[in-house]
Amino acid sequence: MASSGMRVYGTVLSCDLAFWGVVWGGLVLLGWPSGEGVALGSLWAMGAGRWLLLHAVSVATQSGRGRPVLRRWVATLCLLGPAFESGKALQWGSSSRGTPIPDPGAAALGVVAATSACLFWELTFPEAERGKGGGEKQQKAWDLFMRVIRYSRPDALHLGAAFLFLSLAVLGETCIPYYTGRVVDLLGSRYQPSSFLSAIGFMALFSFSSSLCVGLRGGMFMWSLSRLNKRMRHMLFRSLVQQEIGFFEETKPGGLTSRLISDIDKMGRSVAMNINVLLRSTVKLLCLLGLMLGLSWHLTVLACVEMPLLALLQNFYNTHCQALMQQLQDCKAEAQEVASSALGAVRTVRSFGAERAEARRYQEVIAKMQAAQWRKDTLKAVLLLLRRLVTVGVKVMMLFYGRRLIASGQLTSGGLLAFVLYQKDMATNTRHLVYICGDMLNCTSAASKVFLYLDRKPREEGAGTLEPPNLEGRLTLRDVTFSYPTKPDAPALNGVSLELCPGKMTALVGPSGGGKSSCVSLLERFYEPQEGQVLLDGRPLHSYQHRYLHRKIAMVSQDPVLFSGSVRDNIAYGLEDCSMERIESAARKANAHNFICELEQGYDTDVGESGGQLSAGQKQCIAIARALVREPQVLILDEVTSCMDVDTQLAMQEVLTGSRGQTVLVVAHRLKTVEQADSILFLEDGVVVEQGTHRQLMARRGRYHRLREKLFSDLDSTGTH
Ligand SMILES: Nc1ncnc2c1ncn2[C@@H]1O[C@H](COP(=O)(O)OP(=O)(O)OP(=O)(O)O)[C@@H](O)[C@H]1O
Repeated sequence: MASSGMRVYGTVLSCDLAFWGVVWGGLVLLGWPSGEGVALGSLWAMGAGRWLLLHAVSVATQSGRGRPVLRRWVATLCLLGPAFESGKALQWGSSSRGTPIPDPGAAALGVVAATSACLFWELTFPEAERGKGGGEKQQKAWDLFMRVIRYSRPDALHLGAAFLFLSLAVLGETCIPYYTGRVVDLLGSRYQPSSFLSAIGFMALFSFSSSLCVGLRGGMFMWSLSRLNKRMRHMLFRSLVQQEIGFFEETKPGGLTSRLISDIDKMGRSVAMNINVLLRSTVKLLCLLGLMLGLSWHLTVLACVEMPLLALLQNFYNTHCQALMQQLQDCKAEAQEVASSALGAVRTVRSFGAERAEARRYQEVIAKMQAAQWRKDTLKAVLLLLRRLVTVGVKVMMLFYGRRLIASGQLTSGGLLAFVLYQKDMATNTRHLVYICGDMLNCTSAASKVFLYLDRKPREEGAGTLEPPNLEGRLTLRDVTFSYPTKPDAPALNGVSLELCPGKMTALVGPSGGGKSSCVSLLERFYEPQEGQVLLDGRPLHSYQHRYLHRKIAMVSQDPVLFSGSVRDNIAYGLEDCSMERIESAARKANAHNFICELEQGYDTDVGESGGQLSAGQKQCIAIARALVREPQVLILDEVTSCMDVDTQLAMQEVLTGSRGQTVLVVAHRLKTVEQADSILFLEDGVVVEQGTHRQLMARRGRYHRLREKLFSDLDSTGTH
């Protein structure tokens, strides 16, 4: 691979040699006087011809990844000479003998200079780590950066104002060193009050106005940033809640909240900062460069040496820092996950006496985080040290040379002071510019995660549009085979068929892990089956409109989740314009009205985080009221009677038997609840093994009978009923 690359470069150089051979041979044949030059235009024409030739050779001989590098090298090789001669002519004027045609020594020097320049460029700004797809990485980083900028479009006005203030601030700041230099010169010469006062006055004026503009610029950027963050959070949250349930099983909640909070913050902050710095530094650098060239071009060239050296250092740092930043971010998300899961389930932690184990787990994660932080800090310290060495070295050289310029009368001491101040500013701004190239990559690691979720399309089919005014409520599972996304090879249901009829109560029973909750999840359309169909009134469940479907099918789970807010809000959850009468009526049916009225603020009482201020039974009653307020056609109750008192169970009787024409499905572990069911299905290992009424199943003396016998003998032995 390397040798073929060398061969290509060798071929191009041979062609170049041949080109020069023809040129020099031609000159000799023409009898061109030695030392006689040509017009600058002719030199450029010769360079262009040479470029065309070598470019054609390079295209013919090189393909694949190395090609862009070769092209850059060829272009530099051919155009460096004419560019150099043009610069020289600009500085000193053209000589009467024209521009010299390169002799073999100058041509060889050109090759060395072009190769060194290209090497420097490729090492400093590598088409990064091509082998590892680094070029793509940088392109991706740039695309992500631009995408964040596109999201800032609604803030164009604020950003425009920020840019205006930024430019004014930069202009003001740039003028200050000039007047400082003038003041020094005036102090060193005969005192001229008017000139001195005007210089001081301008200095003060520029200082004041630039400070004002800096403040306004910062304010505008921060305002745009907070608006961007708000928009992004909203978009991301909307995208997250639309994902399929399987996504939440595969992705840890800690990671998701970290994306929502810290990654968006980080992304927005660094992009806003980067734009701010990018614009400020670019505008300032241009102004500074102009002023510095005006003071002394020799010193400007010397000052410019610092730039590529700093770029080289920063590039080295960026390459290594990016991986460390990624590690650090992952560690932070992990620490957040560990902390939130332990603190969120503190009762479980306490009841198992697992405080120490949790503390140890957290300590391990933060130790990992600390190690990553340490590595990053060390790298940064080395960078700072090297950067300081370069800066000081360049400054010392500049002062030496400046002294010579003052001695020869080409510069005043005030001019040198102004120059040094400008140079300091230029170094700072260059550093900022180089720094943001790296920071852009860092910020994009946060942005890429945010966009990953923002762009994610739910894997399951979107909802349909069906909204029939009259729904019978007949639910059917037909030959359904289903496995969870996290366990694709272990089917939870295997060829299950069942039918839930309107006005009837159906019960699902069976041992733990039999597949009862999986059936419920499919009926709620949390998942799609891999095989078979789930039908509502004979039509696939996914063809119904999403909100319609969940108004018609309501579920109360074994461990219902309430949201912090009032009782009223919890009952009317997800419904718009739900009247108080409907809420109260649902609460009465669920036997919740009485205890709600006894709460301090009745229906306006805050239930606390996750309903923590209510008992398990009260939570369940509110959850039932939440289901009933929708007047659903299908009601799914997952072991809801487990925490209910006798009164509530009696109040629920009418609902449970489906006497209002509703389709009722009860998932039961306590078999007592299901005795009055019209149909009982016994599920074991994802298969329906028995089906019938309580009497039929008892008479069959099969699995249902055995489970019931076992349950009652267990209850007898523990003395509970
Ligand atoms: N979210 C999930 N991800 C992966 N596998 C799951 C998930 N939920 C359940 N399972 C697996 O699917 C199978 C059926 O579980 P399911 O929860 O449907 O049983 P169940 O009859 O409702 O049990 P229980 O009476 O204990 O609630 C089990 O093997 C279980 O381990």
